[in-house]
Amino acid sequence: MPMNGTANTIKNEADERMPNHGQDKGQSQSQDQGQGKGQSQGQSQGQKTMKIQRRKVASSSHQSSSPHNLLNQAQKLKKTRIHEIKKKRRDFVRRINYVHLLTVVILPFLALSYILYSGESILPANQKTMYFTIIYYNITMLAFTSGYHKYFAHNSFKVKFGALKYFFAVFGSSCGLGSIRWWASLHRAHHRFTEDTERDPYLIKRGFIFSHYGWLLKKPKVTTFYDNFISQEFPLSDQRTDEELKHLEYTLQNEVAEMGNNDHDTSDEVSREDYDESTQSLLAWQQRTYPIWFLTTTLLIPIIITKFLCHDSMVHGLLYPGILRMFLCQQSLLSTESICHLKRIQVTIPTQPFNDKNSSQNCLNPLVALLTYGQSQQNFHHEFPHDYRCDNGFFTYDPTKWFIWTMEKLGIVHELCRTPDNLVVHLNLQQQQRVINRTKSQLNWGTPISKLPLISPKDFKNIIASSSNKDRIYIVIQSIIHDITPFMDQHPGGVPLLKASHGKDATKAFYGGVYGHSTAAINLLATMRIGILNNGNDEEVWKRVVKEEGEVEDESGSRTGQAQYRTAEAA
Ligand code: HEM
Repeated sequence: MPMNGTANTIKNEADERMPNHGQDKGQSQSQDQGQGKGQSQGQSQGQKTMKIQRRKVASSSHQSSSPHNLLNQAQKLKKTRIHEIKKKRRDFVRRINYVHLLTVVILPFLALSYILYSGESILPANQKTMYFTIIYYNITMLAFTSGYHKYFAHNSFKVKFGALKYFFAVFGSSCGLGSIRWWASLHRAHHRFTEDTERDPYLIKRGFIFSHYGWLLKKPKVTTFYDNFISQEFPLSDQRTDEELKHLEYTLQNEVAEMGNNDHDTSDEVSREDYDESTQSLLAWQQRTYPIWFLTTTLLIPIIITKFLCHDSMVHGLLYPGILRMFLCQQSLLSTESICHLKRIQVTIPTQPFNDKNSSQNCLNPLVALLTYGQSQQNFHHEFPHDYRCDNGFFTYDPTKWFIWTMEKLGIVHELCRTPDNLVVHLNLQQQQRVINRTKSQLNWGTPISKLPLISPKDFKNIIASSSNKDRIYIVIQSIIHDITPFMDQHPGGVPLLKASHGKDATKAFYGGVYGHSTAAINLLATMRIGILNNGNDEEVWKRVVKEEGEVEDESGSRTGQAQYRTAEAA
């Protein structure tokens, strides 16, 4: 008995695993009758196969039901599970970026723990150390935002004096966010593949924590893609032959194509005109020596200056202008990719004045502007990444643009990339139009004229004469027949005036002959359309079609909404 029970269970399971079984059987029977022998043979073969499969399942259940086999199976399952867990753990450990774990998590954690433990204040008690920390924060932030970000990642301006590039490279390292080559390539990938799973390194869809911290701490799964991307964006050596470069580009494009369709252009987002030999060797040098510069600018310089210029302790130098300043820089820089990509979070007051097709937001909250060092206008930045500004207004809080502008005035940099205001207004208007069209397309504007049936004057007369329509009121306005019965009793001008126009052309009366109706009344009228009176007035009707459809199209080009007052009979 128990054996039969198990066999039945397995049989049922097999039935469940083959959900079409019952249907197939039925189908085969009915098709036998309706569609001839050929198909019925095919069907019955299918049935045979299923029977064999069922027998197999039943026999395997028979074997597995012995306690010894069951034990074996359970052990195997356990082993596989343990193996999977170990593999996951190994993968997790392998994908941790230990350098960033140290710079972004461990060092700030140790510094904060020390402050809590020793009872030190979170801000330096020594005034000079305080001023130095503020100044050093600004210097290092500017090196990063104008160097790493605007110059190396986006080519927003050109540098006249090579020393400035070295300033960017050395002091930018003090933010602890990796080498220029690594960071700028990933940042370009973020701009090129914003919102695109796997390829956007800071993908906000993976959650706030991931786009803020996770991407730094966990190496991406598709490492070949990023490795190739980095090599393509910033090739390291001139020895690379043309063929090698072509192959690299080909591999990258293939990988992009394999990862799914992509609206973005795969051509270089940023022109690499400026990527000359000296920049190339600078980037290679900075990548090689990054740990030295990180230690020098994050630990050595702050300690020495705090000790000898601020006359404060070395520990305070390490703590305030050193690690805590670095922590603040990191939070400022990382917030632009997390907070400023969060949709509908009230605290940031986000807006998308230029494009709402990706997650980038212009965060209007002054606190977010302060936190992100003026880089909070991400919607602008994503539309005009080459622009050295994060907003086209000069007075919007953005220390980076003021710094670059000042350097231009001093003749240190030139050819600043500025988006013409005209283009900014274009995009802003286009976005407004997009929003208007979207809202419009969600409203009921009545049946579009082009979709109304043509009704001949004779048929119209028959409709009016029909006894089933004796309580209805049909009015023709501008050759469109309207069934205004549902609205009749609400008409502010009263029922008699409407009844007087029943079955007639009331265009003149409606447009001022008796009363000049408001636009609201005209819109309401449109919801009551039932057909076009085929009275030879085609040109006028089609002019209206063209005008209306241009006005009420959504992004997909379709016009939605059904006439609210449209009656069953009319339909
Ligand atoms: C057939 C000929 C029509 C005549 C002679 C007519 C006449 C009038 C008059 C005299 C008023 C003013 C009432 C007052 O302020 O005391 C009025 C108001 C109004 N009528 Fe008509 N009406 C006609 C058809 C329609 C139709 C077909 C609709 C809508 C489907 C409509 C909708 C309105 C609305 C909404 C108002 C309020 C004022 C406004 O929004 O313009 N009428 N009408």
